[in-house]
Formats: sequence, C-alpha cells, structure tokens
Amino acid sequence: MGSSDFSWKLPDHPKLPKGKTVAVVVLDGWGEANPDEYNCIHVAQTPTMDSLKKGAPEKWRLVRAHGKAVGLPTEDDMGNSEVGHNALGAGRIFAQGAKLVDLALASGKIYEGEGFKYIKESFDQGTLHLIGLLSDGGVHSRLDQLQLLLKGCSENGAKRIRVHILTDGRDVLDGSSVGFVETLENDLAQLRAKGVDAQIASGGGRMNVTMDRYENDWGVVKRGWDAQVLGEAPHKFRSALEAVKKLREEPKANDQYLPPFVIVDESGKAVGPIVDGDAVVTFNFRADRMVMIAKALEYQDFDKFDRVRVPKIRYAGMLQYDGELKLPNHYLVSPPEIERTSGEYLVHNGVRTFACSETVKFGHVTFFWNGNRSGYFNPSMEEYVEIPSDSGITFNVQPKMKALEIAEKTRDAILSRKFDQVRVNLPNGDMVGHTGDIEATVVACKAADEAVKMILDAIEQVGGIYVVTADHGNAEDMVKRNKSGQPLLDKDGKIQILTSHTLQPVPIAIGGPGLASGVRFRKDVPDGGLANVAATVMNLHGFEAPSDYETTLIEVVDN
Ligand SMILES: O=C(O)[C@@H](CO)OP(=O)(O)O
Ligand SMILES: [Mn+2]
Ligand SMILES: [Mn+2]
Repeated sequence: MGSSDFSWKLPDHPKLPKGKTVAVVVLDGWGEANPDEYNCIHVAQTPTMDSLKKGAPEKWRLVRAHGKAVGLPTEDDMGNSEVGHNALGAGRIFAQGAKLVDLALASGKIYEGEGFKYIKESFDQGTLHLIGLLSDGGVHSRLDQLQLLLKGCSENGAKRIRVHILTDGRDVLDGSSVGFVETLENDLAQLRAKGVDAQIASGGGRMNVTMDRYENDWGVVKRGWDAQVLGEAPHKFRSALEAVKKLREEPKANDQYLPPFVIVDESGKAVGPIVDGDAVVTFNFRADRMVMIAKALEYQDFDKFDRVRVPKIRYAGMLQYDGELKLPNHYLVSPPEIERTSGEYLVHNGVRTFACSETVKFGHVTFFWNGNRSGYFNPSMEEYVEIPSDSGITFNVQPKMKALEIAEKTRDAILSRKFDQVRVNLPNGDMVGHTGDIEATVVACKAADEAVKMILDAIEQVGGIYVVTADHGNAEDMVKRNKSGQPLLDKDGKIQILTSHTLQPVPIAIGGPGLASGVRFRKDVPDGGLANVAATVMNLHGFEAPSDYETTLIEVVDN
C-alpha cells in the first residue's frame, strides 16, 4: 500500500450499522475435538458455549488456529497465544518469529546482521552466554535453532560458550527435559572436541526460573538472574544431566517447575556466571516471556529486584521483543512488522475500546492484539484493565482463576455504554490445561463458560453483538495420542498427559440482539482462520475492512 493512498478512514459497511456494542471474547486454549473423557470442555458443564454450538448453524463455525493459518513454519506447529492473538488483532497472516529465525539461520543472514556483529565484539575476550527454553515445542524457541546457533557462533569466532537452559514440560511432554539435555550435551561435547570451551552453566524450570510474563512475579526472573549472572542457586551439580535427573526425583517435581541450579567445577565454583565483557543472547523468539529478563539485562535503571552485580555485557535478543520500547536494543533477527492492526484502525474510526484480562493473559488482548506493541494508541479512546493474577501457584489449585472478576469488569464496561468494543481473554482452559490436571481443567472450563454467560447477558441488556472465539486448543485434549487417535500409555501403563496446546480448530460464534438480521457465516471461506476474525469484527462495527486484510467470515443476506 503506497503511503500516498493510505488512509486510516475505513469505508462504511454497505449494510451493517454503526454504534452497536461488540463484545469480543477469547477463550484461551479452547479447541474443538472429539467428545471423550480427555476432552475437559466436553466433560465440564458448559451450557453457554453448548447453546452457541447448538444454536443457529449459520452463526457458529470452526476456524483454523495452528500452522500456516497463523504464520507458523509447518502444519505440525500447534497454535499459541502470541500468533493467535496477533492474527486475531492484525487480520493478516505474518510470518512469525519461528519462521523468520529459520530463514535467517538457513540463509546465514543472521551472522551478517547488526545484532550478531555487535555481540561478536565480545568473542575474543569474553564468553558468549545463550539463555532460553530447551525443547522442540516451537512456541517460544526450538532446539534445532539453538543447535544451528551454537554451530554458527563457534564458526564465527566464539571460543567460550555457556548455555543457561530452561526446561519445558509445557509445550512438550513432562520428563522430556532429560532427552533434550542429552542432545545438547552431545552437541557441546562435539564443540569441545573442536577446541571450543562449551558447557551448560545453569538451569531451572521455565515457570519457576526466568520466563515470567507481564510482571506477574519478578521473583521468577530474580531466581534466573541469581543462577545465570551471579552463579548462585540452591542446587549445585557437576552436570546438567545429573541436575535434571536428580531434581526430577523430588516428589511432585516436573520439568516446568524445576528449581534453579548451577553447574560447578571440581572446586565447587560456578562454571559460567555472566561477567564484564561477556556477550548474552536470549534465544527465545517469542516475546512475552522474554521482556522481563530483557529489562533486567538491559536497563541501567532497574528497581524490580536487587541485581547485586550488573555486568557490562553486549546483549542481544533473538528478536526485538517490544517494538515500542525498542527492547532489547540489539537483536539477531528482525521481528515481523505487524502494523495497521484492527485496534489502531478502529480507534481512528471512533470506536472506543475496553480490553481486560488477568495479569497472566493481560498482554494477550493488548500487546499481542496490537501487534506486539505496548501501550495505548489513543488513551482517550481506550481503557485496558488488568486484574492481578495470583502468583506463586500452579493454577490447578485455583482453576477458577479470575474469570468471575474479568466478567464482572467487562459486564460493567458494557453496561456503562462508554465503549463500542469490549475485548477479553478468559485464561482458564489454557492455564489450567497446562498443569495437566484433568479434574482441575474441567472446573476451569466451567468457570470460563460462566464468565461468557455474564458477558453475553450484559450484551443482551444493551442490545449489542457478541463474537466468542478462542486462540488455539488446549483443554479439549489432555492426552498424548498415537496417529490413529488412541491415548498413549507410559511404561507404567498410565496415560501420557498432554500439557501442551493442540492442532485443533477453535469455535467462533456470533449473535446478540444487535446483530442485524440476515448476518450469517459465509460458506465460501471453508479454510477460514483466526486472521479472518478482524475483518468480521470491523464489519460488526459498521465498517469495511482494509483491502489487504484477510476476508470477512460473514455476509448479510436479505430476508
Ligand atoms: O504459557 C505459555 O507461554 C504458552 C505455552 O508455552 O501458552 P500461551 O501461548 O497460551 O500463552
Ligand atoms: Mn493462548
Ligand atoms: Mn497456553
């Protein structure tokens, strides 16, 4: 689109009116799958979502939420919140971080960029530290990308490398950390054989160490800082393999929550604290869970915890994690340029917007929705409300989370008539689904359904419109399956719990008293995905979507 013919002004929709309150409800981790005992959405009492599904067939359908439909490299890539909310908010499909890093590594361009040249200046005198999630989950990072990066860095002059691992068990099976550490150890041994001093230096579970998000619990980042930078942790081991194996023996231990550990030499000294003159790369491509550590590594002024010692380092992110904050300043791969999002258009066209979730998903309906951009487009037109999440717990002990509070705030926003769009994320199905606790996930789904009801009731009262959808699957399938769909058993004959997202499609339902008669889902967009939702929502606000947006899912027939 040339800049001369660009305009924020959206054309009027030829048939649909303006001025209706539109509620956009995103159920996090709520896919559609066969109804069996491992489908927590099916097992739970979800009368509101059931009634939408069983209602008018032209007002409920499924949309794609994984793989290429959301800009991921392959159809084997499950959906996730970042790409899902990016697609929902931006109305177009952008090649996402995972894909951009693949391309930069394959072409070697990653080593020619400004970010790599910057960290390379430390290779002669200092150590290169790589910090990130060690798995092949493909949501935040990928093992094969780390492997290529290790090879590329050593070929480009890194002589001393320390890897600080975060174990997963959330995007991959619990217990798989052991195999990933073995693989990494093999690679590092090969580097050592070539004369590179390469070792794992510290570690810990992703939910306990480093990868907090949206400032829910800085203690998580501090535990990482202490291990990675200061070389201090409650657990010390001679090898990472020994560390994960031993720590997993503790009762109830799992990969996601392993405590922090450091690797020490024969004299008990940490093998890889971060010191002056070193280079650091955080190798996750996904933004939300890297922003906090990036601030700790980069900011001079920082008061979230006592860093004790702040080494003078050259730091680069795999990507720039926040375009608005320019955080971090240096990065190896340019992030997708997600501009002209639907939120920005709507604000320019007079749509007053309210967005709400609890802390753990707050950035999903704001930051991700707006193309990984923090802050308001126009503070006089928008209000973003964050309900504080519980911290320091796994959400299976509190499966209702803050669903009721989110629904109440949203109801009040609707009834206040101060907003044209209210947008919420209900985290329960996803956050509790990730714990692998099936019973708790059933409770979570019921709570999310009750929240939807409260929001739809308010929409009913003001004569508004609702759009209810989800960002990817999770709670609808809690078991690992073989190719023919049968649950897989472990060596003790127990089912293998699936804590991750899925490849399933998600529902989308429209309705409400304000929905003009004759509005229905088109039949000619059978492969519709999350990126088609933005144009749909723009239509419901009475506007045509920009011509380069993915097409709308709805049509208006005369009746
Ligand atoms: O918790 C997270 O970071 C991811 C899974 O890795 O979940 P979501 O994409 O739903 O935020
Ligand atoms: Mn999600
Ligand atoms: Mn999730």
